[in-house]
Amino acid sequence: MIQVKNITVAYGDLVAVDDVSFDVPPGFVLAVSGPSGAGKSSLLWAIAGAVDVLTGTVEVDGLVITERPAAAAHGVVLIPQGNGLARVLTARENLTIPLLANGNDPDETQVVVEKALAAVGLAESGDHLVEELSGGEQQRVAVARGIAQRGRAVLADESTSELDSTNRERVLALLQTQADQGAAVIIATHDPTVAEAADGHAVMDEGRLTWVRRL
Ligand SMILES: Nc1ncnc2c1ncn2[C@@H]1O[C@H](COP(=O)(O)OP(=O)(O)OP(=O)(O)O)[C@@H](O)[C@H]1O
Repeated sequence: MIQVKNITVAYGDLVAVDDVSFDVPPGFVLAVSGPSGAGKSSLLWAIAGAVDVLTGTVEVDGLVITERPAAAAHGVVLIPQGNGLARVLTARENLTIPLLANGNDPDETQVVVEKALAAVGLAESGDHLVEELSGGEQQRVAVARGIAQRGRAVLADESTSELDSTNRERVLALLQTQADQGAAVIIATHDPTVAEAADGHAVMDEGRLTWVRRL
């Protein structure tokens, strides 16, 4: 369960997230849309512990989120906009390293990594350096890395923006599967079809959140 209570995120005088509250229960997908600069990424970063909240609290399954390492260890997975991959490592290494760093068993990690790469249609591309892959392929590697972590909260920031319709459907199905397996999922998106497919849909504008379709 993601519980966001009255959070505000500011960069100096600029209020990016303005007194936002909502819950996402396990098993549900919330889409957050809104114009560029509306505060969607800042909202996801706050839930991930990657940016401090000025006021309010974020809680995920009993942990009050205050910093990224503890949130990551607790299973709050962020699939960042612009993918956040290490470009000079292979696709496989980008998936493997965070899992090993979190103390997962190496043999089990290998199985999980290959499964995740196959799930995004990149079973044959594990040995490729990220910088050799197309933008859409990199985006799929980032999704694979996110789902391989089997988080209790999955925050996908524009994770379908560079994908063709087949791969968009594939990624949406994978995020839905994360929810079906008990994760609370939030997708920030500009794509109306992604928003329509989600269980709930909220819009951000100048940091304020309003509901199109409540969870
Ligand atoms: N690190 C930062 N320092 C200062 N201002 C920032 C920072 N990150 C974001 N902002 C500003 O905060 C506001 C919200 O940005 P944010 O990236 O959260 O919006 P967004 O809705 O995700 O936009 P987009 O759809 O373009 O990704 C914008 O005005 C942006 O310029």
